[in-house]
Amino acid sequence: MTRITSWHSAPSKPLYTLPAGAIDAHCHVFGPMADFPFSAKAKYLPQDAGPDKLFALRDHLGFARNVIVQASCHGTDNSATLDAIAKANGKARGVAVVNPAISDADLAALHDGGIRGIRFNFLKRLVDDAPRDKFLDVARRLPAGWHVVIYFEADILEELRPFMDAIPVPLVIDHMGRPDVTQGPDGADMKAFRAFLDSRDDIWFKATCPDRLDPTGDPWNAFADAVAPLVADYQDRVLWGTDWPHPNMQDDIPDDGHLVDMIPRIAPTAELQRKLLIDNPMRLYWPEEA
Ligand SMILES: O=C(O)/C=C(\CC(=O)C(=O)O)C(=O)O
Repeated sequence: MTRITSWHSAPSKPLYTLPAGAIDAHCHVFGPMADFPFSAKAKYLPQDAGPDKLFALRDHLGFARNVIVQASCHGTDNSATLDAIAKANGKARGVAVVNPAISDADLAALHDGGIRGIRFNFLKRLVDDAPRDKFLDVARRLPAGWHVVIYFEADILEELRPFMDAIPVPLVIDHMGRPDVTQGPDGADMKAFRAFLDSRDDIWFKATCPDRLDPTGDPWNAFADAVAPLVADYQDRVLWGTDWPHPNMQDDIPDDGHLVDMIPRIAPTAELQRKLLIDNPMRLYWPEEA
């Protein structure tokens, strides 16, 4: 496999100024490979995008903290994510991917390393299998205060409902479950996602990834139109993140400055921006400070 560079080499400065304390609540690190080899099962092989690069981007864009989500290319070895969290001086926390048979002691060690949730990935192009029964077992014995992040595509939302309904901790849905944003704010995918959100008040979501979800391209007008009403209606359980280093993106790599400029389009008031960027992620990831 050829190693790919999936991120912009010189992202612009956003026009929008982030509020002090803003959190990039969905980003990743890759390697560096010499220290943290990629999984033998990885479906893509990225160039190194380690903590130095992540923190440089954080500062360039104006974020204060990161939530680092274990990417599929590192499998269930969370060392690279933990290393980045350790190097962030308290300014990062993370979401791990675990072997469901993980011991309670190892879960506690992940907690000590700054992990506050685990991620279940249902994208067939990224993982070979996603055993729901085993996922449920581990979801039932997470450390106190943790949540489950789930990544799926809109066409399997209904099929996943019994599984997700049985998870006894808060759920955080990556990229809103990948709706077709060109259907608009009242399209079938958004309606189904809203019905799911309405089924429980502890389902959160990330209003992320215009670059993945909007085929109309930068400035991603379809995304802005479809997502702004969702953010307004569920403003206490929505998160935002860059998705840097944009795993797997090879064409149309997004400019991270432009991604930040999406924020005031989906969260037009200072109050909404504070919830999206500070209050909500603080409640999930730094509850002791929130
Ligand atoms: O980074 C994301 O959120 C989305 C990804 C990558 C991913 O999830 C992973 O590698 O684990 C994708 O759609 O390829």
